[in-house]
Amino acid sequence: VLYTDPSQLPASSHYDYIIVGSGAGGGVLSSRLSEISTAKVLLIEAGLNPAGVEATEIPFLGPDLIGTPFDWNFTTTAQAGLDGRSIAYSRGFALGGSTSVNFMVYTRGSEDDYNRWAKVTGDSGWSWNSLQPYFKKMEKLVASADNLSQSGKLIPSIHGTSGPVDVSLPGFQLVTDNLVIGATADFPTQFPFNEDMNSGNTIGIGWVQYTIGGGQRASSFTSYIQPALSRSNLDVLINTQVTKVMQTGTSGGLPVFRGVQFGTSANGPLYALNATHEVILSAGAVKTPQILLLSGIGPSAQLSKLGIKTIVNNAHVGANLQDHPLLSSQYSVNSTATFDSISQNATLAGEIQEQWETSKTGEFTLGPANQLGWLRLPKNSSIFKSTADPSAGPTSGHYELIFTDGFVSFAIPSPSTGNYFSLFTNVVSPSSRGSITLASTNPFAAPLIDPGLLNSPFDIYTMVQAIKAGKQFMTASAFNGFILEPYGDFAAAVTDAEIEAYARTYSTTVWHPTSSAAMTSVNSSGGVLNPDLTVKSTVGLRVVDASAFPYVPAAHPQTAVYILAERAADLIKAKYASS
Ligand SMILES: Cc1cc2nc3c(=O)[nH]c(=O)nc-3n(C[C@H](O)[C@H](O)[C@H](O)COP(=O)(O)OP(=O)(O)OC[C@H]3O[C@@H](n4cnc5c(N)ncnc54)[C@H](O)[C@@H]3O)c2cc1C
Repeated sequence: VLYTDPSQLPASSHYDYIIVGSGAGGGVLSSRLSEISTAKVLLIEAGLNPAGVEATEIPFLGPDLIGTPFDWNFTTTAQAGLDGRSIAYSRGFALGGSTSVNFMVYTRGSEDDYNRWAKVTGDSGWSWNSLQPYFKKMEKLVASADNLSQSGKLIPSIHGTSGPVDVSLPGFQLVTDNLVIGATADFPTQFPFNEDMNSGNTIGIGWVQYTIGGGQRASSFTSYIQPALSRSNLDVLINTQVTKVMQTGTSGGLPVFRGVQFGTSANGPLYALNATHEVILSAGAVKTPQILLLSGIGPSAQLSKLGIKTIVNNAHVGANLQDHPLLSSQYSVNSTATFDSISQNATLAGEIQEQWETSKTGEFTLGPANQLGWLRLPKNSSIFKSTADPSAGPTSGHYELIFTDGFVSFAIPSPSTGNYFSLFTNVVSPSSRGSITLASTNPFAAPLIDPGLLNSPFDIYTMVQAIKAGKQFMTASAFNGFILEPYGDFAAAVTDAEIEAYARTYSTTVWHPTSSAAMTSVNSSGGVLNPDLTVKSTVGLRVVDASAFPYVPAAHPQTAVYILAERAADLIKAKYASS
């Protein structure tokens, strides 16, 4: 049953599992746990119902959701690495969480990313090989909207074919497709072609796979929650925020947290419910640590300053936040067929939207880029004299290049005329660490969000090298006659110092916060979670979302959250199998 206000919950409600947040993590859990017909599951989501909202369905319009009511509309603290700028920090405010608003890029990450998780948690279940069944279980590889041949663009045998999440190649061919793929032939060593970056080895440039099927966004809402809504043992409550988890007793000397408190506004009534088995936080890397802190689980010094009684003193709650800094740079191009022609012409955009509405084909089936790549700094790079390599290993990139057939920037407005090509450079194995801390005791107010963007010598070095590498890639003969000249301040950024200043002025984020309640090994005094995602020194409480990652993968992270949650569902099912 879908409830839109806590007052609608039947007075006799009791639940075995209460899940907080319905994004990539919580969406999977609500579906998988309600597969147990005897288990009663409640999913509580702060945000809105996206059903029938075209902007959440049309892939091309995804970026338009930033800054709307489907966005939490957070802002970061002043970022030292960005010349002191605070930037907008988007998170999905809807059933499906950020998967209802994200850019749908489907990347698993590398073999080394997961093997590092296994190593630091001491749990081989998190290794690349052990997780293979879950990669297949979540995915359904489908044809792209234009039935593009998959041959040479991905390796079908490594993909799942019967899971809930549709995955496909881009659904409309662009002039730039052959140019970008052609350019890899000019630089086979530095920028090799990678037939499928989801094979475990991400390195190289290739075709983007998307969580899109039938020309429409596949989110945790459409893939997991919506199909499970008809189950009588699943209740979903939207427009409602969990304000804290509550201690319900002690067991073996540890506090039991099986209670949740929730409401719809700071001044409105608060409600409370207890779960028989577990409360599971899936509120994402920003809100999960905030809820833990508000509940008295965190650094006692921070909590006592705000008058919150510490129940579990853990210095690591909200620490270790990681994110990927993003910069986009543009070139003007000798073409009138880029995305700019759509964004600058409302009549054309209307026609393309109509095509999508009638046949789910055309440019509106596209995500933001048809090609991207993951690349490593040369082994002899000067930075490695002073900094240990923060990447997970040779199959993980240090930086990412993304190629877009039009002007896309999250730092400067798009020009009203002209045609462009955007080159994105992202630092994907950052060494910088940020934090989530409480700004106040008001659960309806945002916490302080410091993603630490470009805040280490390694991260700014890597961003500068990525821009230089991207510029070199754009000199490939394939681009001759297409690329005209660099646009705006990008044109004047030539020396390393100028490129660094340019990067600090214009970089933002790829919205990949993770690791703010990280799992570590059972005996480690660091971290927040055990390898089975239970909160250390508590009973009845787990975290299943991007906060749990020990390290951000060198990838767009939605797939890693889906996988984490698929395994978590099995761990939870196994634990309560006998009860
Ligand atoms: C603009 C944007 C673009 C992105 N593009 C991509 C991409 O192309 N590819 C990719 O792989 N990843 C992308 N990501 C990242 C990806 O979507 C996230 O990493 C992933 O969704 C995280 O899953 P999660 O479950 O940790 O959190 P989320 O998906 O953010 O879900 C958390 C949920 O918890 C809810 N919640 C929070 N607090 C409370 C509370 N107190 N009570 C109740 N509910 C609460 C939120 O409303 C939300 O629904 C993007 C993200 C954004 C914002």
